[in-house]
Amino acid sequence: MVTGMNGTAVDPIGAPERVHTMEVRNVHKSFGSFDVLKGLNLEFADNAITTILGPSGTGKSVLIKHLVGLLEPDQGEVMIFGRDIWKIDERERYELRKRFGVLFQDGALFGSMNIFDNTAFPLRKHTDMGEDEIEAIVNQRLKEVGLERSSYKYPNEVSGGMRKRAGFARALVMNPDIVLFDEPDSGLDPVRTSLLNDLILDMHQEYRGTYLLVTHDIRTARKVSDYVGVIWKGKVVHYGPTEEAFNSPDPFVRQFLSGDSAGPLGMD
Ligand SMILES: Nc1ncnc2c1ncn2[C@@H]1O[C@H](COP(=O)(O)OP(=O)(O)OP(=O)(O)O)[C@@H](O)[C@H]1O
Repeated sequence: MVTGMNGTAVDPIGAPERVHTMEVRNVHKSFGSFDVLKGLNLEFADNAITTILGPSGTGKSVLIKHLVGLLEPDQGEVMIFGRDIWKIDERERYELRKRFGVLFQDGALFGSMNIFDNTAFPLRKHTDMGEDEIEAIVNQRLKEVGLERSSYKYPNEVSGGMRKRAGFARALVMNPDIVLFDEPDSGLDPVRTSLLNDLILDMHQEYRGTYLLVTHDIRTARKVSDYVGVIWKGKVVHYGPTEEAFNSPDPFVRQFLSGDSAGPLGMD
């Protein structure tokens, strides 16, 4: 496959081929003798919210790290906007990373900066915007996540839910095309989880983009996702529209999405 001038893939006879925003092809990854990803394939739906579910230790966070270019696959391809991120040079990879917003589990805020400066950080680092422009954007984002009156506070002075919202504001501040969430609901009570889910839906509605959430919360998956992927033993065992996933006849998918103890998944 070759890439046309506008980045659209073109097949050898000239017909444009569909390029996904984000795709992984036959990705393998081992740590020592431990095989984590064993030929993972996923074409993420563009401009949609996909949730990835799967048992603990099955490689969901490892997948996120591959997508954002923090881990290199042993084999296979990570395609972002139709380009294999390990076949481009470091400078291009760096440019591609700017099109991502990532919300890590604990918000990954800098403890030495207040919420305003944490949110402003990507703009100050990656753009040549003046402080007035930065202030306007950051204030807008903090308002959207309900933190406009806490912008002067430091991460250790606010609740876990507020840290997540601040992390979300920071993830969105560069208008990313892709937003990755690694367990956004971890450590939140059910009401805060539900409010955060509403916020994710509202922000996606407003700004669009290809969103990927990794979660253990089945209710979150049902509420926010357009598509659900289920990973087990390093492979995708199901990927499709949310309702289809929840009606899957596959015994593992059924067990996992219903949280049932009976089924192929045990404690091992
Ligand atoms: N850098 C690393 N070095 C060695 N092993 C690693 C590394 N990163 C991840 N692993 C291992 O890979 C496996 C998958 O880890 P990962 O964090 O992706 O799981 P997960 O599906 O996100 O789990 P959870 O749902 O519990 O967060 C785990 O057994 C983990 O210990």
